[in-house]
Amino acid sequence: MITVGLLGCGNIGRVIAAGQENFKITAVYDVVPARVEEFAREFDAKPFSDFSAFLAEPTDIIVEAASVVAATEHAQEVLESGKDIVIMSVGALADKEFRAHLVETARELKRKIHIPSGAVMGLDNIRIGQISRVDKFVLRTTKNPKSLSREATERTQLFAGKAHDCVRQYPKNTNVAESLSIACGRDVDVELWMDPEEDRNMHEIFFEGEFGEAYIRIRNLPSPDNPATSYLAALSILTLLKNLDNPLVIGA
Ligand SMILES: NC(=O)C1=CN([C@@H]2O[C@H](COP(=O)(O)OP(=O)(O)OC[C@H]3O[C@@H](n4cnc5c(N)ncnc54)[C@H](O)[C@@H]3O)[C@@H](O)[C@H]2O)C=CC1
Ligand SMILES: O=C([O-])CC(=O)C(=O)O
Repeated sequence: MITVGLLGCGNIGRVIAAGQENFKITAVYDVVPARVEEFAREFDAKPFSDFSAFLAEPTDIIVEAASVVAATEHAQEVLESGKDIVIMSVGALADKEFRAHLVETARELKRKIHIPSGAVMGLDNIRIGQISRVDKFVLRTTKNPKSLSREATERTQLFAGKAHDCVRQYPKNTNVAESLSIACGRDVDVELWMDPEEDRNMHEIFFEGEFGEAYIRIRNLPSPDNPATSYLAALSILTLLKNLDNPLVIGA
C-alpha cells in the first residue's frame, strides 16, 4: 500500500481522500489548523501543523494540492527529504530557474516530480511538441466571472500573452497553461476570458505542427467545494495516484 502525505486539505484533497483504495493518506498538513484536524479525523490520518514534522513522518510520496505559494515553498525540501512529489499547483513551475533547480535535484536524488493532467485532456500527445515542429499552440480558457471571483455583464478578455505571464497574474486559475507549456516544450500562447453566459470551466486548445492539427475543447463541471477548480482536475490526480503501482503505463 502506497502511503501519501497530503499538503492541502481543501477541495482536491477531499476528492482524493474519498477515493483512496490502493493508496492511503497517512499524514496531512494545511495552513488552516482547524481544517487539518477535521480532515485527519474524517479520513483517519495524522494531522500536522508543522511542515518539517509532516515531512519527517514516513510516507512514500507527498501530494501538493494547496497553492502556487505552497508548491514554491515546499517542493524542493520534499525532494531533498528523499520523497517523490505530485504537484497540482503547476503554476509554481512557470519560474524557469526554480523548475530547472527542482528537476536537477530530482535527477540527482533519483526522485520523480509528477504533474497530473489536471483540468485538460491531451497532455500525453502534446509532448510531441518536444520532438517535432510546432506552428501554433494556443490555450483559450473561458470561465464564469464567479469562478474568477469577479463580476462581468458581457464576455470580456482578461489576458492575452504567454503562459508564464498569465500564471503570474492568475495563479489560482491558469495552472493548465503551465502544464501545457511543459508538455509542449515551449511557453505557449494563452487567452483568458470571463463570460457570464458560460457555466462551465472551458479550455480550448489549438495545436498545429508537423503532425497536422488538433482542436480540443473541454467543458468542465466545477468541483463540489471550489468552483474555480474543475472536477476533472481532482479526478485526474486521483487517477494518477491510483496508477502509481500499476506496471502497465498508458499514454505517450
Ligand atoms: N493543475 C491543474 O490543472 C489545476 C490545478 N489547480 C490547483 O490545485 C490547487 C488545489 O486546488 P483546490 O483543492 O481546489 O483548492 P482549495 O482552495 O479548495 O484547497 C487548498 C487548500 O490548501 C491550503 N493551503 C493553501 N496554501 C497553503 C500553504 N502555503 N501551505 C499549506 N496549505 C495551504 C488551503 O488552506 C486549502 O485548505 C490550487 O493551487 C489550484 O489552483 C486547480 C485546478 C486545476
Ligand atoms: O480547473 C480549471 O479549469 C483550471 C484551473 O483552474 C487551473 O488551471 O488552475
